Amino acid sequence: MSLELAANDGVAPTGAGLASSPLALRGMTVSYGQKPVVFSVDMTIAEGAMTAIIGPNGAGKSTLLKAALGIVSPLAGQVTVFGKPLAAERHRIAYVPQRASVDWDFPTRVIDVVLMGLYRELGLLQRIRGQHRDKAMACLERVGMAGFAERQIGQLSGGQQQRVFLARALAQEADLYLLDEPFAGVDAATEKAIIDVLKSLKDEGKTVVAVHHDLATVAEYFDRVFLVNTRKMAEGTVAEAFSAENLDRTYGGRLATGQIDQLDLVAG
Ligand SMILES: Nc1ncnc2c1ncn2[C@@H]1O[C@H](COP(=O)(O)OP(=O)(O)OP(=O)(O)O)[C@@H](O)[C@H]1O
Repeated sequence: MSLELAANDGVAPTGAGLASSPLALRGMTVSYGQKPVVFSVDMTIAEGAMTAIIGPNGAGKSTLLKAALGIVSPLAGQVTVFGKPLAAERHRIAYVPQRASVDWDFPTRVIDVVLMGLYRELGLLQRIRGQHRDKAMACLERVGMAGFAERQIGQLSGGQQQRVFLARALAQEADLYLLDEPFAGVDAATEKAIIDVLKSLKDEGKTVVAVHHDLATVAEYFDRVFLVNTRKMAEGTVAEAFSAENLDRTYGGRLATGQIDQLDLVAG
């Protein structure tokens, strides 16, 4: 694979469904060293749906999201967002990173983290006004964290931090929400709070994509799945693609038969 291949050269791919897709990847290949961790992946996210990205540890799920956001440069491949090059539509995407990847010792208050989501509205050097604080507070309210606005972010529990990051994403008023393991390490109440917010975003016509590990909740939470293990393994509605056969291929037979039997599989 040539390193000289264009990263995201801004050329919009053509083809059915791409023009309207909130996020389309074509031929995405990413490598941190010699070996690609994501290889020639095509992905077409359906608008207004909730999609789970599923695959084993190290399958390249986080890397796919980072490539979609331009955080990592691919060796090859194109990203289009609502049918346009990423750079033109990046502002329509909100991203909630994996909790483990954030430096929580950074001295900042919860309200300030949420205000960061308003950076476009605020622009450079503009003063934060009452209306901005009200908006940030409304987002904290929506995730049940309004009472923590003045706390230092580092003093919150993992689940509370996750909610604050979701509030920051809400403040962006994006059209496409990309979340990297939003339920990792959170308790049942926080998981319910987060899924309720994500479902309300979907009800507003927004598109949600989340890296998700708990196979037992896929059918309950999501409309569509994207199965990946370096390469794309399957993509489609839960009814079409969340099958025992596809899971077996994606996890390389590492899921026990008993585990698969317990899943709410609709296909396969
Ligand atoms: N910054 C980096 N530098 C070098 N290698 C990396 C880097 N980030 C990820 N990798 C490697 O790339 C591969 C894919 O990582 P990635 O985080 O995308 O996987 P994942 O599917 O999200 O995994 P998990 O489910 O464990 O979070 C892994 O082998 C990982 O070790």
